[in-house]
Amino acid sequence: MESVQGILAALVSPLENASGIQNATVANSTISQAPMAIPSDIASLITLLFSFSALRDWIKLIVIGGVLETARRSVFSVYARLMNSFFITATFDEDDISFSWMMVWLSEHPTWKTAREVEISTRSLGLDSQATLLPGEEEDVASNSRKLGFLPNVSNTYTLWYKHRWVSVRRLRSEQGYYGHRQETLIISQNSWRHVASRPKRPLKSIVLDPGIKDLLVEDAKDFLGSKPWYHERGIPFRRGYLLYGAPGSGKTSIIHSLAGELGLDVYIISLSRSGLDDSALNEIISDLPERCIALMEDIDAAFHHGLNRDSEDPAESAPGADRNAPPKPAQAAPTTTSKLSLSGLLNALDGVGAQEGRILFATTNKYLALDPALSRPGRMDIHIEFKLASKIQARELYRCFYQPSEDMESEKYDDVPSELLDDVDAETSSQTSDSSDTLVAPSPTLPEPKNGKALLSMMPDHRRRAPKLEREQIGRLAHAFADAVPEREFSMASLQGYLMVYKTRPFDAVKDVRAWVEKERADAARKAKAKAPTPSSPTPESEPEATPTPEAATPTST
Ligand SMILES: Nc1ncnc2c1ncn2[C@@H]1O[C@H](COP(=O)(O)OP(=O)(O)OP(=O)(O)O)[C@@H](O)[C@H]1O
Repeated sequence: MESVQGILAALVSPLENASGIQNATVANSTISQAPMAIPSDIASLITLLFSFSALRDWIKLIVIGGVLETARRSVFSVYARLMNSFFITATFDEDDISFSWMMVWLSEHPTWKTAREVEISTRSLGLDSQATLLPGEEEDVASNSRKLGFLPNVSNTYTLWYKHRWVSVRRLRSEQGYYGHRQETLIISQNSWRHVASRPKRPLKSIVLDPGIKDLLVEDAKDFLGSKPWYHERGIPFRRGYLLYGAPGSGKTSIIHSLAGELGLDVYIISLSRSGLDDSALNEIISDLPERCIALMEDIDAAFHHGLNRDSEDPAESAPGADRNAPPKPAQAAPTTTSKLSLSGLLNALDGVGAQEGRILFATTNKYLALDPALSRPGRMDIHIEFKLASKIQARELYRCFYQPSEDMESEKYDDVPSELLDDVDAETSSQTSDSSDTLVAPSPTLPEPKNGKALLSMMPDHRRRAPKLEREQIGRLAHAFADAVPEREFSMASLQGYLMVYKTRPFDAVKDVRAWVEKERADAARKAKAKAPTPSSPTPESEPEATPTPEAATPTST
């Protein structure tokens, strides 16, 4: 009872202290007539409250407001229904590639040139967009230094006239979290897939591998994609894994992208060394993979061996004959990893229910022996293929690829063929001698030490010049001469490609200078090795036998 009195006192006292009008009202109310009469039940309390004239006004206001709000909502809902019956609405999520397509399309629409509020963007949107150019920007196109595009501003609604129809465009960016992070940022951090780039299909023939490797990969992948019923009938998970290992710059990544183009599949790159990637996040992104795709895990060892850099690898590790059961070397025994990803997390992600049916997994590594056998076992990595340093055959075919005139490419006829060079090449190929001291082409040091800017410039390929047009037989002879000067399994294809790039339009010089280049590369490698060699005082790790380069072609190992 005392508490009811307290409540009433609290209700009454502000009214008593209010304006004069209120005071007058209160003075005429039942309370003022009987200030000491305390109601004893709820009914009398409600009667008491309704006796305030101000309360009656509030209630009127609430009712009127409610009616108005209901009317407003009804009008909007009718309007929305009406609009929906005339308009078709499509929503594009930023984490879907169609979002990028739409943005490229919008950036090219003329509406933005006259719009009063636009977003200026230099984003390529991962596609080859011809973004709208600003006045004066045309002159900049040759250098391709900058492309500005107009895009619809966030939160504004625009109306475009497109193919005899009005199109309404609205970009929304929601803010999330305490610090108002934009949604895009948040989605990326939630490990959803993001379209990074579209690249033109690389022809398979531009990748030069040892005989049999390309055919094996293409045939096996095609056969896999066409055998879904076979897998289902036998209860085998419909997945295929390929492990490509070996020397850096030998074409592992290139063949995967090219194969994807050949099979018409998208490549989903999973970066295991990304900071913050943990078991559950990996599981999530793997379950988000579409049904038919290529998932690519590059440097699969990196997630567990951050402490090792590539240079620290002993080449013996990648050698096919190396002992996989040998005890790990000190650097491997104590990996200084900061990854939150565990091996069991990775294995679960690869095998789990989320691991999509029909997906092809490619993993690459330069440290084959550092991989846990559980990771590379059949069922996870069904086919293991070693990529070695360039063979003479590869060097020859790479040269041929470089200077082979493409059918539709306009090339200048090279009239000024140094005949003595071709004579030498002829002599060499006909004599079939392997004696490299018999200098087929005099090594001339045309690759100067880059002492100054001019020297460096002279080493750069001139992309504006055209390569001379050579006959196929000419190219064949030059390619033989080039390959003869390149030692077997000593240089990567990437470094040979780098060398030929310097001679992009000078096929004769490329042959003439290659021996000098080989000597220079060897000298550089020896200098680096000497610099890295442990001093006599420091403890010498137990020496590993040198990996013997095997003469045969890279061996695809089906497991
Ligand atoms: N076998 C090859 N045929 C043609 N080009 C090659 C070959 N190998 C490498 N290249 C060229 O060298 C570059 C690097 O190749 P790629 O990235 O495929 O090598 P990788 O083996 O994946 O190297 P890493 O192990 O360092 O990732 C590419 O530009 C590619 O064109």
